[in-house]
Amino acid sequence: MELLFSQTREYAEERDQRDELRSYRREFYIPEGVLYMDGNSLGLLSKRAVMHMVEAWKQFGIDGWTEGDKPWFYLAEQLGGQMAPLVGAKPHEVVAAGSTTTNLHQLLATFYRPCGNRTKIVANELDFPTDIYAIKSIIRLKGLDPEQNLIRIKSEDGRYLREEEIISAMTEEVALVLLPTVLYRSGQLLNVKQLTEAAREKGVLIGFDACHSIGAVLHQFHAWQVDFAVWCTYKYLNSGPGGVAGLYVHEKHHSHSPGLAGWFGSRKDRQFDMDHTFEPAGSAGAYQTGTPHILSMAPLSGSLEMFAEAGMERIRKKSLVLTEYLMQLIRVRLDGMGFTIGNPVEEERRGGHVALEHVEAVRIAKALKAEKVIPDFRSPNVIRLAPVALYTSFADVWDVVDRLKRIMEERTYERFQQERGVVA
Ligand SMILES: Cc1ncc(COP(=O)(O)O)c(C=O)c1O
Ligand SMILES: Nc1c(O)cccc1C(=O)C[C@H](N)C(=O)O
Repeated sequence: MELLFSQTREYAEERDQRDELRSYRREFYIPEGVLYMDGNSLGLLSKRAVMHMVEAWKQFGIDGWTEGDKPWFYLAEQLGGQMAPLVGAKPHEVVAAGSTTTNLHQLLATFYRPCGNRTKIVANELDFPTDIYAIKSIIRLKGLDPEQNLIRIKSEDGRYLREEEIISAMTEEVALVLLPTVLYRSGQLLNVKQLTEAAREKGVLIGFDACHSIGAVLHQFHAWQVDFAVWCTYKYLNSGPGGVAGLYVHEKHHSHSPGLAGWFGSRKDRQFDMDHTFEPAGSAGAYQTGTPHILSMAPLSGSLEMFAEAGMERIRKKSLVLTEYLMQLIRVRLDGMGFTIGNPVEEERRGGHVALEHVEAVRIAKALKAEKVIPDFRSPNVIRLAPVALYTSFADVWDVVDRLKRIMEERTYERFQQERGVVA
């Protein structure tokens, strides 16, 4: 095995000294003594701008909609513009709105237009459940049967999907393809460009759930002509639990009326005309529905400033180095302890987290928590570990593997019950 990194803790500390993003760690509230490796589920709170919207509410009351340095009336579009570089979109193609699930419903209602023989939606059997629930609902709402019209691409090994297989499912019966950019369990990064090109050639619309790539992997949605995408912002973008989500719609579709119309999707200058004829905004803003969740946008606003400063290229580069380092330490220091790396190892197929498989995963995850390491567990056998570019250090990664080694050597995981928690 070729070793890219030295094995000592001193080496980790030295890498931290050389890390050009190291100053951002101080910008986050990291619980004392904790090794937080769950930024792929819930990112940490950042210190910037957290109280901003509350202050504006205190100071301006209703006038906060138009006063202050971040008037609420334009905030969803402003945050959209700040998220656009993270997915390679134009500013007016992105807006902060709703939740991933409500945005999925919105964009499925907009883009799923079964016609003649083209009635099917392609998804996959490894999908996050909410995506499948949303797809089945829209198929039913169109008066069709999900059993007949939802194609779930199979995975040979329960970890990964093959792009060729997805592409060959894009037949003339398919109206729409909805895929994750990065699979939530194995962390496989799909080839978004290749899939989008294939969909375009075959006359099929394609959308992505980018929950597990936003803020960790840079995309080029506009240039690749991805039709639409959704994502949450509480993972790598640190917006907090239930923080407002994001959506992207390619500008070529901006003339489509939203499937679910609401007054905040109106042209801004006409919204307060209060007319009963809806005039959608000529931007991704049209796919908003009701009043934006202003207070839950405050942490996002602060966090996105850091993304702009640090830049997605540097963030992705550091994330790849950290996951590579973590995988190497696992291979070398946990050798013979029953672990399998269940994520793709190639950089172009790897997302932001490492999926560590073990038959005792559920108990090991609990033992890690008792040792102040925060991973998460995904049934049946995966421990997900996400070293996050903005706040995880090389020393953290070293310490995580060190604690894991001790847990295995001392078999402390045997003290825990073999069942997952209610929120795993
Ligand atoms: C791929 C994916 N889609 C959707 C969601 C959740 O959607 P929502 O934020 O609407 O709960 C998650 C995580 O919870 C996810 O991992
Ligand atoms: N959205 C979550 C929640 O409301 C509670 C606990 C965890 C989550 C998550 O984000 C889970 C996550 N999307 C996953 O990949 O499993």
